[in-house]
Amino acid sequence: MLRSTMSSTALLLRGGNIARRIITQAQAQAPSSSSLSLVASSSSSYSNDHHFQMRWNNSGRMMSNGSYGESIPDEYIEELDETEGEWIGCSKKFLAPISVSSRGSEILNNPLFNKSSAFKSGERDRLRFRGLLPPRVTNMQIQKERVLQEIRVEESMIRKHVILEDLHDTNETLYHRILVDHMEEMAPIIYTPTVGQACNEFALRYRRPRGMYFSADDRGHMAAMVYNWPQPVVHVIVVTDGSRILGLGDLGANGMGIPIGKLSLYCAAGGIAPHRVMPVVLDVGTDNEALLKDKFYLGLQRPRLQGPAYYHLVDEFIQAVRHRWPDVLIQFEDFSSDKAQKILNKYRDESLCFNDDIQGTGATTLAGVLGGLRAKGEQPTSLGDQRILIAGAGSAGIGVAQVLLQAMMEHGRTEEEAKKCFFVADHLGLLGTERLHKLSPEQAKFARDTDGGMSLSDIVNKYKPTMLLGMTAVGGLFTEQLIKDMAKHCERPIIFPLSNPTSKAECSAKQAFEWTDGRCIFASGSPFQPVHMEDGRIFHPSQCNNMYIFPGLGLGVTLCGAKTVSDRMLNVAAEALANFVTEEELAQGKVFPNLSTIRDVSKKVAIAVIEEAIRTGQASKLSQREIADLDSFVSKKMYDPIYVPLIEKRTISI
Ligand SMILES: NC(=O)c1ccc[n+]([C@@H]2O[C@H](COP(=O)([O-])OP(=O)(O)OC[C@H]3O[C@@H](n4cnc5c(N)ncnc54)[C@H](O)[C@@H]3O)[C@@H](O)[C@H]2O)c1
Ligand SMILES: O=C(O)C[C@H](O)C(=O)O
Ligand SMILES: [Mg+2]
Repeated sequence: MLRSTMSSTALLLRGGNIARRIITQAQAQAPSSSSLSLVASSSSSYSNDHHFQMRWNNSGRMMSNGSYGESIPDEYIEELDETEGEWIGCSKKFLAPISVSSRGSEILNNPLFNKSSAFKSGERDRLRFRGLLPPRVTNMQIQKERVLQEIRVEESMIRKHVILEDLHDTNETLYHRILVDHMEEMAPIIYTPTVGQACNEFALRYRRPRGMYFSADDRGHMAAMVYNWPQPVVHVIVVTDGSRILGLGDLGANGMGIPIGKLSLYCAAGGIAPHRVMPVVLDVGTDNEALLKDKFYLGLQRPRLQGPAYYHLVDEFIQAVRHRWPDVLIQFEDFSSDKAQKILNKYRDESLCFNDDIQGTGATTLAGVLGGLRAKGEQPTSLGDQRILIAGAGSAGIGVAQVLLQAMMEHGRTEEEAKKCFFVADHLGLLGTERLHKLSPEQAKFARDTDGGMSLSDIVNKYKPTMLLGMTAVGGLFTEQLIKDMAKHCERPIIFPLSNPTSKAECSAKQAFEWTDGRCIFASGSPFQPVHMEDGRIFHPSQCNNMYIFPGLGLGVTLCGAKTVSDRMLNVAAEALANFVTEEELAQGKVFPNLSTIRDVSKKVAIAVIEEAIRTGQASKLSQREIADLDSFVSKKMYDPIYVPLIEKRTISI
C-alpha cells in the first residue's frame, strides 16, 4: 500500500503506526534538515479550526504535535494520486481527508465538497456516485484552465461575473482557487466595479440562495432564524441594509451582492474558510421608487423602517447572531451615512464589529497617503504638514478624516494642530461652524471657523491643498480646472478619487495624469487601466479600496479571539499595508501593492492586528507557542483552496 518514494507519495492517512512509517521513510530521504514535519491539515480546504502537525527529529522522536496528540486514529492507508493528498515541496505537507456525512449526489450538489470531474475513481466508489459524472477524471488545473478560457472569451463583465458566481454556487474550492491564483483579473469581476451592476440586476439574475435575509417581517423570530443557517460555526458576517450600495444609492435587498463579494475576498484574500462566512441583508424595505414598482424585485416593497423601529430591528439581529455565535466578527457594510456611524458607536465597544466604509476605508486611505508621502521622499511625520481637501462628508469622507487625524496625533500633533490640516466639504461646500447644529458630532470636529460653504475650487485656490480625496459618489466632480489648479500649487499632488463604481469616480486615472502632466500621485476606489501618455510614459494607477484591509483585519481578530476592533488596530493595519509597498512599486507611481500579493498583504495585516491585540491583552485564544511564531501560526490557519480527499463519516472520524 505504501509507496516507497517520497516524490510520488500521496497517501490517504488513516493510522498512527503507519503515519510513523511514512515519517521514517520521509526522514530517510529528507535533506540535511534536522527536522521534518508532517502536516495533516483539514484547515487547508474546509476550515481554520482543525489542524494538526507533527514533527519528528532525525532519530524518530516526535518533537511537537497539535490538537490530536501523539497518534492519528488507528485506521488504514489508501493509495491516492497526487491531486488528492500530496507532499508539497520541502515542507512535506500532507493532506488529511475530510469526513463527510452525506454521499452520492448530495456531495456533488454541495458546493463546499463538490470537485466535479476531478473526483477520483476511488472516491466515486467510496462515496457512491460512480456513473453520476462523465467518466473522464480531470484535475483542478484542467478545470481552472477551462473556466479561465470561458471567462476570457466573454467580453461582458457582467457575463463573466455570472460565470464565476455559477461556479461559486457549484464548486467553491475551484472558485476560490481561481480567485487566489488570478486575483488581479478576478477582483474587478466578482467585486468592484462589476458587483455594482450585479446588485442592480440582482433580482433579475437570482438563481440560488446564498446568505441570510432578516426582514421587517421577521421581528420576534430572529433568535430562532439564525439556527436555520446550516453551519454550526461562523467566523465572519458581512451585513448591509442595502441603503447605500457603493455610490448607487438605495438598492434594498438587491444589495446582497455586496456582502457576497466582500466575503469572497475574505476567503480568497484573507484565508477565512468559505463555510465560516455568512452574507446578510437586513431588509427594512426600500425608498427606491423603481424597486417599489419592480415586479421582479425580491425584497419587501414598502418604505424603509425609520427611527426606533429600524434600530430595534438591527438590535434584534445583533442579539440573535451573538447568541448563536458569540465570537463572530460583524462587518457593517454600505449602510447610509445617517445610520452607519450611530450603529458603529452603539456596538463597537461591546462586541467584535467594525464599519468597513468608515474604518476600513480610513485605514486603506491612510496607507495610500503614507505611500504617497514616501513617493515624494517625505517621512510619515510630515502627514501633519499636509493640507488635505476631502470632498464628501459621508461615512467614507469622515471615516478617512478620523483615521488620518488619529495618525497625525500618533506622530506627535495635538488634536487642534491636526484638525487644521483638514478641509472637508460636502454638497453645500466647506463644513463650517455656522452649521454645527446640522452636523453629526464626527462631522462637527472638522468644521472650520472661516469660509464655511466655500466651493472646492475656491478652497483649492485659497488653501493650496497637497491632497484631494473624493468620496462624493459624484462622477466627474474633479474637473480639469480643479486638477490643474491643484497641480499649479503643488509639485506632486496626491489625487484619490475614491468613489465607486467607476461611473462615480470623481475623475479617471487618464484625466488625473494628463491634467497634471504625469505629476500626480494617483489611486482610485475602482480599478483603472495603465495610462499611456503621448510622450510614451506609462503610469500604473493604484486601487485604493478597503479590500486591502478588511480581509486581513478580519483574519487577525478572529484568529486571536479579540473582543473588539480598536482604532489602534486600524492604524497598525494601515502601517502594515503601507510598508508592504516596495520601492520599485513606488517608482512606478504605485502606492498600493499589486493585487496578486493580496494574500501576503492580508497575512501581514493580520499579524499586525494580532500583535496589537497581544499588546492590549485581547489575544485570548493564542497559546505562548503560537505567539512565539505568529507568521507560521497565521500561515497555517489560512484557508487554501485545494481538493482534499473525502471519506464517509461512518468509516472514520478524525
Ligand atoms: N474606495 C473605497 O474603498 C471606498 C470605501 C467606502 C466608500 N467609498 C465610496 O465613497 C462614496 C461615498 O460614500 P459615503 O458612504 O460616504 O456616501 P454618502 O452619500 O454618505 O456621502 C457622500 C458625501 O458627498 C457629498 N457630496 C455630494 N455632492 C457633492 C459635491 N458636489 N461636492 C462635495 N461634496 C458632495 C455629500 O454631501 C455627502 O457628504 C461612494 O461612492 C462609495 O462607493 C469608497
Ligand atoms: O465596496 C467597495 O468596493 C468599497 C467600499 O466599501 C464602497 O462602499 O465603495
Ligand atoms: Mg462599502
